Amino acid sequence: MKVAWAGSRHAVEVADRMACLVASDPVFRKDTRTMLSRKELFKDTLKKAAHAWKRTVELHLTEEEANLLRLYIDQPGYVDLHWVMFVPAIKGQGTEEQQKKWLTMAYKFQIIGTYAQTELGHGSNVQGLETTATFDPSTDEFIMHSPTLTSSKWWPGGLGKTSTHAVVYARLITEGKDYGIHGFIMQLRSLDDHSPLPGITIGDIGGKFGSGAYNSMDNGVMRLDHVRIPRDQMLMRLAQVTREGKYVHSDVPKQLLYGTMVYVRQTIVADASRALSRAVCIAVRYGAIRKQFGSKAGGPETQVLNYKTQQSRLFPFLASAYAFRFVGQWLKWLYTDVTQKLESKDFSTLPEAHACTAGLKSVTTSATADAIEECQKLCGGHGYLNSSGLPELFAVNLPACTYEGDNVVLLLQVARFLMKTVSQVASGKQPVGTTAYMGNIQHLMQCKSVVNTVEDWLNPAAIKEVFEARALRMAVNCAQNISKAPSQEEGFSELSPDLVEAAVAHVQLIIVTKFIEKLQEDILGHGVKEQLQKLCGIYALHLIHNERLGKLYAQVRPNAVALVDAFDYTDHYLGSALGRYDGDVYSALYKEAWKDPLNETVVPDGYQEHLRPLLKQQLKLSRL
Ligand SMILES: CCCCCCC/C=C/C(=O)SCCNC(=O)CCNC(=O)[C@H](O)C(C)(C)COP(=O)(O)OP(=O)(O)OC[C@H]1O[C@@H](n2cnc3c(N)ncnc32)[C@H](O)[C@@H]1OP(=O)(O)O
Ligand SMILES: Cc1cc2nc3c(=O)[nH]c(=O)nc-3n(C[C@H](O)[C@H](O)[C@H](O)COP(=O)(O)OP(=O)(O)OC[C@H]3O[C@@H](n4cnc5c(N)ncnc54)[C@H](O)[C@@H]3O)c2cc1C
Repeated sequence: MKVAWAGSRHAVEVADRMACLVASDPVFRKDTRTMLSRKELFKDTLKKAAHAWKRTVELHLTEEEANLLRLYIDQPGYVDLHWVMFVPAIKGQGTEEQQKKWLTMAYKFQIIGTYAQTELGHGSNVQGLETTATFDPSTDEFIMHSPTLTSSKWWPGGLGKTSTHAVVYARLITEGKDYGIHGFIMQLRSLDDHSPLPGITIGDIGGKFGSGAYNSMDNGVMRLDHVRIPRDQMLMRLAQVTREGKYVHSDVPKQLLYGTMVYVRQTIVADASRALSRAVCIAVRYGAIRKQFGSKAGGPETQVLNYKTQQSRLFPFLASAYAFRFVGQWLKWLYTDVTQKLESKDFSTLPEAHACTAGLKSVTTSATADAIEECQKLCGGHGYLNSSGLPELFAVNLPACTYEGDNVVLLLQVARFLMKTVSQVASGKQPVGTTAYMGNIQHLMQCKSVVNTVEDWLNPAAIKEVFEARALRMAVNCAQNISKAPSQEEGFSELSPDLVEAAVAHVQLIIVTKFIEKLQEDILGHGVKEQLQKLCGIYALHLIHNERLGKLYAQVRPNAVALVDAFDYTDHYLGSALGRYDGDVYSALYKEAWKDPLNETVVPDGYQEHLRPLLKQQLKLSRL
């Protein structure tokens, strides 16, 4: 099962090696992280990042190994933005010459970069950004400026205190005309003493949700006051400004400007499956250790994992973790395929790639955030302790519903793609890829489900048809209702809640389909495929019909702990007293409690000033 989860034997081996490297290095300790002040936490993040880079160089780690090392360190920081957004933005939007210049420095960490798109006033609406980049032909420079308070860059990770450079998104103005949003490379801080360059006001935006968690990241604010940069720092793969100030657009779709977001959304699906699997791992392992109540006859107490209610709340998450993992692996393939096509100037699959990455990012992160919260409840009181690992896991993953595109905004993008496809089908065009099922419209609009029993849900063809019919009918229904509205735009707006539901149904169909396709591969190991079939059935059925699942849960229960062990997480990475591999939960909880700074002294700080006088006064009063 570890191989099925990881994707290959090689993937298991390399992940194990990197996870152990992190777990055995004292610099990467994280068990007291939630007790650090914001400043201490930030410094700890800088220390870990520098140490990780040192180890990467010393051990000559490959890109794959270095990425895993960063993942297992498990502490959000500037390096994430540098590698996941700054570098890809230059790769995707820079010319060959620009890539050579900037990536050479970025790969060696001679510069640290971030992705500065969002502003105080606009995040979702990228076309509404206000920062300006005005070309001055007299000096061959762009003047970068924040004309209003709301145009302050706001949120970019690593911007607050760390980044030396950024890809800044701004409205390009030349020859008096506004050509809309483009990307520019800007140096922000001196490479000698790290002070902000003239005209740049920069800082951290303040503490965020939860203790520890995303507070390790210095999300930043930045205002620009007529800062000049050379013309060749405009990222010029998609469009150029000539020496004379002429705007020239390349023969590539302008949506490629959003390419970095497509790339990151794809990686976020993999992050979501990992976060969900960690929460499930903790809740399942702990559920096998935790006992409450016994038989009336005084028999042994029951493992809480044996309660049917516990299973019906938890096993859909276990199934979802596997489902998201497999769809994430497929999405990575899709992204690679689209990138290759783009390189040979075939842009035909771009809309589908956008819809798939946006939709899957949205559905998997929302489900993950909800599931982590529920896993806390599934662990009872102990799940609420920081030492369970769940509060931090929740706080770190919650913003994934917002960053890289608010989940509802992204689902509306999927809906727009679906409405276009429905109208193309109506005019006789054959849909392809993830919308190919819409071509079967006659049948899917009227067919009746052949699913009657739990066993039917193990029949892939039956499952697929149910999901296809559901998604298609919801999409067609929306399209018909939109066509009755006074205008397309009004109809879309009025029906937006239904459109979001139709988009979710389409995305769930993709997830189910990719799970089924996974089951058609050669899967080694005794009983592995059978367990995965059951999980696939649970994933599909829990979305449609919750009541028939009991039988399947009973078949998964004997292997539940093994199924989470297959995630192959070290105790260090899981970071949970409740989810320990050895099950020694209670001594771990007890030991963790003593690490809290409140326990550094037996009598707490504040006793002399506030508690003692109060108690003494009460005592005096009672004696009167
Ligand atoms: C280890 C992991 C670390 C992760 C760290 C995460 C740190 C976080 C970073 C960030 O959050 S960076 C900022 C991210 N910001 C966003 O995601 C903003 C979301 N908004 C948008 O993407 C866009 O504004 C929009 C909502 C898609 C709207 O775009 P626009 O105003 O241009 O309008 P439309 O008319 O809707 O679209 C026009 C046209 O373009 C197509 N399209 C839109 N996006 C893409 C895309 N990414 N790729 C390809 N095509 C795209 C869209 O479908 C329309 O097509 P047509 O219908 O006209 O054919
Ligand atoms: C932890 C974190 C890290 C981030 N890192 C970065 C970074 O590194 N770089 C960067 O540039 N940005 C970053 N961001 C910003 C992030 O990309 C934006 O917050 C995100 O795109 C959402 O935009 P918004 O905040 O403007 O939300 P808003 O658009 O203001 O959303 C508010 C509400 O309005 C709703 N809404 C908005 N538009 C519509 C619509 N058309 N139809 C229906 N409902 C709508 C949304 O669903 C939401 O409920 C980060 C954000 C967070 C939280």
